[in-house]
Amino acid sequence: MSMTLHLDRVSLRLRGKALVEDVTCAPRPGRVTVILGANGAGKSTLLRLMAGDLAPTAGSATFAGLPLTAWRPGDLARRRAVMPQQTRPLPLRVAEVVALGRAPHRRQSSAAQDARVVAEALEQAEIGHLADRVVASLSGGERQRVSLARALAQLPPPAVRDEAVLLLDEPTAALDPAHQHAVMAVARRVAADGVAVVAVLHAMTLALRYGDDALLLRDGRLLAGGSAAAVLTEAHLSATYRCRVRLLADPVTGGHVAVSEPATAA
Ligand SMILES: Nc1ncnc2c1ncn2[C@@H]1O[C@H](COP(=O)(O)OP(=O)(O)OP(=O)(O)O)[C@@H](O)[C@H]1O
Repeated sequence: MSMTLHLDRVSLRLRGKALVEDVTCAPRPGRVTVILGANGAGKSTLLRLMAGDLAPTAGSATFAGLPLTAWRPGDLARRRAVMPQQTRPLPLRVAEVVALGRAPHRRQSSAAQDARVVAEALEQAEIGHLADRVVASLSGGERQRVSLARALAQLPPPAVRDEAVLLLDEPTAALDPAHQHAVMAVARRVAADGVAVVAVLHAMTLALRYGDDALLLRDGRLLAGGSAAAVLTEAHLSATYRCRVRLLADPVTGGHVAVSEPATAA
């Protein structure tokens, strides 16, 4: 059986309020799936349902055919890594935090292997120079890259990457332009290894440039889902954000940049 994540008509209702309603999707291995939506649209909730951190109140969320809630936590942690939106800084050094990503692999992996994976994750997240710093002393963007490196360190070895899922909640939110591209390039490389990568993004232009597939959420519902080219249109994006979005051809990349207009008074 292929190791894919599958959400089938998933809803999450809390005290009568639907945070996510009737969403069906299956992020594909080897691709970057971007999730876009306005504040409060349910993006983080959907990501947590994909992670198995939340159980749906209706529908089913399965990984490799088994409900996420039925997975043994350790088995799941070796196959799906999550970079949360914000984390409280632990009283640890950067390299120690990244090494926490190795915890689920401890029995299968040697200390030397762990050290190699941690070093590589530090390098990918461009935080090698911060390895000995205490996390609480870092800037917001630096901390965000530590969180990315920890999730990267948690991924399984390359030979079985096509059985893995990487879930990123606004991985570029606190980053400068160069680091936004660097992080999305990491997402692409990880996907090229066969991982199903899912990223919640607010930056439409990054989604257009780096997304293979896209999910648009509005009021907890899927407004559109499928290939990024088909989903990330002016009409869909304008409806998603309830403001006018225009896509401008970028002669340099051959792609598009997104521009939004302020809502005008009626
Ligand atoms: N525990 C909770 N109880 C009640 N409402 C909640 C709870 N958690 C989230 N919500 C609400 O559910 C909605 C969806 O939240 P979610 O964090 O998924 O949105 P989001 O799309 O990620 O937003 P943002 O872009 O602001 O990060 C919001 O209106 C939020 O206030």
